[in-house]
Amino acid sequence: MELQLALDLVDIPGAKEIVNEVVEYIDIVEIGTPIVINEGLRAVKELKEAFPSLRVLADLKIMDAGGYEVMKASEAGASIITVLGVSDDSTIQGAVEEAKKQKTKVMVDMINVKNIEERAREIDKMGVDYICVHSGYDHQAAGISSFDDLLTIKRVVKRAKTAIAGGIKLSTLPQVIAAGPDLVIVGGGITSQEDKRAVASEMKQLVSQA
Ligand SMILES: O=C([C@H](O)CO)[C@H](O)[C@H](O)COP(=O)(O)O
Repeated sequence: MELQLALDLVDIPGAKEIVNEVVEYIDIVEIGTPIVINEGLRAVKELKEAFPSLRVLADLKIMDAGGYEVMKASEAGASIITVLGVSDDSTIQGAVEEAKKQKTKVMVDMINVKNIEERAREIDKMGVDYICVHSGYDHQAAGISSFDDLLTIKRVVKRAKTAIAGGIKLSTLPQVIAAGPDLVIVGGGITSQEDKRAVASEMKQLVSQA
């Protein structure tokens, strides 16, 4: 099981500062959608240059033009790029084809997918690398968690790796780990803590034991 740090509400210097604190405890650093909106793919490029040993995930949440957008993010240095599960099949297939050419990976974010079980089965057959259940900020504000969705995809996904994101904290991590995802994605659970290094270290220890 691996740990991904999601960076959302910072600029490029702020992102580098946080990664510096926790670099030895994370496997993947995510350049979150808000950073891409504010800073563009330059953020992916700069973080990859600053931390070459880390894989960088570009959280583009692609909804159209999957091939083109995966190409641009891959050229910027991303190892993994997100595409939305609610997109048309052709968008996901285009993303997968291009990622194969670029030797990068596609993560499908299942945020707002209503028929998780059926859609996860379909997407799994498209050859994506990760399927991620996700309770986004707006769902978190409404008290919605994606834990039940994780149990669903663990049951039906046969090929892709499984991931979970959205509001995971040190206190909720053991329950998440028990469900056995391949990747746990944590943003505020690390970035909003005073001692980020200590929390990331504890999280990495828990995730590595699983
Ligand atoms: O993808 C995310 C969200 O949609 C904002 O872009 C976050 O990176 C993801 O939810 C993880 O962050 P936390 O919920 O703070 O753990």
